[in-house]
Amino acid sequence: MDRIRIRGGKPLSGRVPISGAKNAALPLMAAGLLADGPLVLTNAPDLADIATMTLLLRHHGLQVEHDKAARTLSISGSATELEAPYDIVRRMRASVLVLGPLLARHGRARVSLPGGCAIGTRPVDLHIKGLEQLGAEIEITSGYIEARAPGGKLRGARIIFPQVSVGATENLLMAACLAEGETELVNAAREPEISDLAMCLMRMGARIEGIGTDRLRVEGGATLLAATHPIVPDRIEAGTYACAAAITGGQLHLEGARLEHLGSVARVLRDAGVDVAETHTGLTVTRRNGLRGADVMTEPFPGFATDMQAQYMALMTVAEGASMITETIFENRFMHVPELMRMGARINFHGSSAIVRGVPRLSGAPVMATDLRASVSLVLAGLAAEGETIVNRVYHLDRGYESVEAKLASVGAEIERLPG
Ligand SMILES: CC(=O)N[C@H]1[C@@H](OP(=O)(O)OP(=O)(O)OC[C@H]2O[C@@H](n3ccc(=O)[nH]c3=O)[C@H](O)[C@@H]2O)O[C@H](CO)[C@@H](O)[C@@H]1O
Ligand SMILES: C=C(OP(=O)(O)O)C(=O)O
Repeated sequence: MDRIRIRGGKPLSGRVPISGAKNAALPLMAAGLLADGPLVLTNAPDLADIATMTLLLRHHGLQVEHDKAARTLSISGSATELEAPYDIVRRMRASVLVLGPLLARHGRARVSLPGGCAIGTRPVDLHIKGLEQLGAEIEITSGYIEARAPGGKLRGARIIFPQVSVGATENLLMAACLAEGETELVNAAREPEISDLAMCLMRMGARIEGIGTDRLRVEGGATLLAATHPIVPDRIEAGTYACAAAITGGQLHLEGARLEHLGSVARVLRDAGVDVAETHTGLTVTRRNGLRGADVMTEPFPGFATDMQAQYMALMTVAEGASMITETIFENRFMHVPELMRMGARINFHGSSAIVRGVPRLSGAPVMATDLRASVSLVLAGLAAEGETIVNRVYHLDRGYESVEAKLASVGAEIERLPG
């Protein structure tokens, strides 16, 4: 298994191109099931999760071409196989996003339950209840969601989500485009990836109002057609490189990153003493002086993203003073804490809150993590640490960070991949 070796202590400086967002690309690819296409997605990142979604869509009978040099994904054809098997779904939870489109278009779907993962139990009850409100009949048997639309069609409805869910909003939004009549999604997630999906669906011919708000109205029954759509830049990748500039005391220009997509991450970084400036090509992030501890609580967008919590914690390990970090989205998203502590961090945690007391310096160590953002938080810690850090289980990073070691090396990090 590949590992990453870092020799820390070098301030990073230069330009980092921000890739298309994994969490936008995955639902956008699933939207390819709604039309014969082709749906052409530009600014497509080269990531393990994109390869998994490609495999799943091909399994359903679609043609998917990923031109990595041109950074485009072309998706065409109509599903001939309506089952999403456990073998693929277990690799990536976002596979469940094929449920709404398959059911809405073909009147039936059988999708493996995704199960939990390292960060929490992650049920899909909101996806299922929402589809039932659109008229679907759903049973769970042998670990599969068996869904049927009576008469082959879903019917529009008013769905009030009891809790904000990114994935459930996406599944329901896609299904509603082909349902008969009007659907209203109330307390919908407002993440930029949802707006990106809605914009793409509009380009395909869907009628959606309220984009960017927590109330989406969809006039269903449209026939969706071919479209070309650019995938929004990855705000979590941008936030991660912002932390890389900050933790090393350097300056990075994040090409393509957008301030409005960082939500409160930019405000918190400024509170911690980091300059975040918007330019016409992206964001410039600079740390001139010392870092200060600043508290955060994760929340749905535009609040502080849970997908930035581990990276921010790495930053706070070397800030002056203490910071309290509270995770409200996932029940088990502190798996990076013991590994950061092995590098000399001072962290106490109880339940959903961690108190981080900054230390002057971390020290390099062999570490490993069990999920994507925890893994990258260890890379950040390694960039700031004295000596050598080896990050094991690099495959987690490959799920969501395109060419992470090449991008970091190009701005001055001493980092290399050690083939396993
Ligand atoms: C591929 C993708 O875009 N993944 C993102 C997406 O995940 P994902 O779409 O899985 O996250 P959700 O927004 O659905 O989850 C938010 C919370 O709601 C709970 N929940 C969700 C659905 C449901 O049916 N029942 C339920 O209880 C979850 O367990 C979690 O506690 O949003 C998360 C929250 O911003 C991010 O961390 C993930 O990176
Ligand atoms: C948790 C994440 O992804 P997923 O929902 O695909 O597990 C993430 O991107 O940090």
